[in-house]
Amino acid sequence: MSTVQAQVTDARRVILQRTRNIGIIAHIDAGKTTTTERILFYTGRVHRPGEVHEGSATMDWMVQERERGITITAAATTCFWRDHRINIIDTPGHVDFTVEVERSLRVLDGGVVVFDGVHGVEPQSETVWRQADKYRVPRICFINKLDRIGANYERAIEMIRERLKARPAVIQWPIGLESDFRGIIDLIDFRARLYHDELGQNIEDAEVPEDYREVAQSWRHALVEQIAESNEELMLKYLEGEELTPEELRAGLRAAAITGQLVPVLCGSALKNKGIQLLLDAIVDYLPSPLDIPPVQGTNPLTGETEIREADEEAPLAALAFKIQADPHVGRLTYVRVYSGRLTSGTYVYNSTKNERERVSRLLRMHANHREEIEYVGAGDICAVIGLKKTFTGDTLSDPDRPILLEAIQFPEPVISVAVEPKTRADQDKLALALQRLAEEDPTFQVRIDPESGQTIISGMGELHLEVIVDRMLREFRVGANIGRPQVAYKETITRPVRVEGRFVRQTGGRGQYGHVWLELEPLPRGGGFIFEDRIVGGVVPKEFIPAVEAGIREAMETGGVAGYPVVDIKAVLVDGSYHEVDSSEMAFKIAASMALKEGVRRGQPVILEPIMRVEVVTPEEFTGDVIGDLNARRGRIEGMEIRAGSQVVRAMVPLATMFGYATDLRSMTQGRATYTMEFDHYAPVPESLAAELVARNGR
Ligand SMILES: Nc1nc2c(ncn2[C@@H]2O[C@H](COP(=O)(O)OP(=O)(O)OP(=O)(O)O)[C@@H](O)[C@H]2O)c(=O)[nH]1
Repeated sequence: MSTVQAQVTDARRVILQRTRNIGIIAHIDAGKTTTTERILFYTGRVHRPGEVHEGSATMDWMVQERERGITITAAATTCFWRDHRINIIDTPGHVDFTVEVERSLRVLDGGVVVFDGVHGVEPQSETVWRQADKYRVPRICFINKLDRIGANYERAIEMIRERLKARPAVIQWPIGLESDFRGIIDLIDFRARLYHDELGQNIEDAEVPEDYREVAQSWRHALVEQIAESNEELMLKYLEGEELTPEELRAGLRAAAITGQLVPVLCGSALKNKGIQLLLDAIVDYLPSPLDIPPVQGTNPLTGETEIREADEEAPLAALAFKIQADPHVGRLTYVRVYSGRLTSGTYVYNSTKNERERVSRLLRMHANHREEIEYVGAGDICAVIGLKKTFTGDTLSDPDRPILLEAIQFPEPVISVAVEPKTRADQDKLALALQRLAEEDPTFQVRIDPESGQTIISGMGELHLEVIVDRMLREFRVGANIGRPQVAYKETITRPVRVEGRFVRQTGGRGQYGHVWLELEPLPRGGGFIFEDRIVGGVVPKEFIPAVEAGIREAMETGGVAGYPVVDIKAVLVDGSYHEVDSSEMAFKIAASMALKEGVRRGQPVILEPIMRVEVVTPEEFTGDVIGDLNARRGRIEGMEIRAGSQVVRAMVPLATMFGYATDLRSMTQGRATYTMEFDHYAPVPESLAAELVARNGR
């Protein structure tokens, strides 16, 4: 390598080392939007921080988000701090949108988890924490809202330890709390940041105040010990009684945070502009760069072999599309994370998931309030692409000459649906287009036409999810439509193995139809989906008809159950059959397979499955009896109870079917003093009486 080349390579490595792809993850209302706003403000990209309650927050650009004051869509924004480029991927806090969180986590290198300093670790914080564990995302914790009445930093730290089973490394200590919250002690440098006014404008870097020395010393001591324990070299030095320098402590903590051994904990008040600059420092100091995470893996679609791609611009392109957004100005934006190589505007790339060539027309880097057109985006970076037509969330883009397929993003099945009826003929066409667009943006949202009623049915992850979709349909696409009542997305499955025959034979004068199969159906565990296996020997069903057999089964599964619900969690094995030299066709085999599937479901002791939700109610103690009685009446199973911050917490598993309108009922039952959260947990068989009712209503 020539010296110049070596210098270029070094320069690229430095750029990568100075890149952070992070997400700000939080429970709803913990202050994620406010924190993001302040970060954009202090990194100089926005001139006045938007206030969430005023409805002007820069990230929350969608109308509904402004009205509801919650963040729904993830958008990637770039800002700069201490010569580092920080790409922030906004993630939503409401569980109905967990998939947004999941897909963001997939492309992030690190996360800032924001907690409400009054409530500490809330149930949904646990959910996102578990998701982040799944993708091994290194994290730092920001305990926000220390200015609020009831804020308790120590309790929040304890909850991180106990509920999240993490090892918090406390690197800051607050000076004062609630309305007296006036400073933050940096335990590593042992310096204090004092805020001399309510809104954190007048900042002083000072010695740790006298009356805080003792408590800060003891927390610092614990921190130094934790860091030393995580690193052999530092441990030796520490045991020999030597002082560890702040630089050594930061480097040690960085290494431990990146492996997930320790989780740095910080504090502040985003609303009052306290702790934001220190949070930015911590993002740079403790969250990984693209070079600190393992290189991405994928399969070569031509050979099926596993390949590894380093975060290197010289390597062949490998990128993952993680978000589609319809943009009013430029049309369709596809957000991508580039893992290796370069994505260059005006070139063609290969979508290895769809086996299609696509043209990259333009590339945009999104800032909070402007967009910058760029020539190319390199390994380790994130940007928005204009021009991709066939690329959807989860698709891999790669070099046409060196294709690779990255692991796809997995999406949960929707649990709730509503019927949508267009008001006029003209609305009918607009509806189809609107739903198609919306489904392209959101893979957890599904659209289907009920074959019996001809109605358009849309399904999603929860009532709020569907409400937002319907709202966008009416507003953005101006579709006039009547919306039905939300319905539970029931499913069906079999409970015992069966062997079934499907024959489709027609003789009508000229060329007839002949398809004949024997299938063995087996139940799979919950969430097992569908597996098809071809065990034909001796060509009794010719190879060319086998895809038609699988297609016939899949099609029949969509509505093939005894009560007309989709069939899930089965394995279908094609074991035998026969064909006719002249009359056999794909169509005939498809029909035969579909008949066999339907018959098999009837004979396989079918059950109807319903979504069961994990519910957590937080109520003043005096209403505990009523809340529990009511959950029991909803066929709920109480899983546990505890006292948290003076309130009774009731945890239960409850069928979604009985939870419609729960918000209103809970409010009237507890004079509006209880709150609840609900998320999908699993599918389970419905009681027999309900099954009979559903079959009577829909059975065919
Ligand atoms: N007192 C106080 N209130 C805060 C602080 N940070 C945020 N808030 C308020 O808490 C509420 C929720 O803040 P958001 O920033 O919208 O929270 P979020 O986590 O983004 O919520 P979603 O977007 O709904 O997921 C708003 O009314 C904020 O003004 C803080 O540090 N102190």
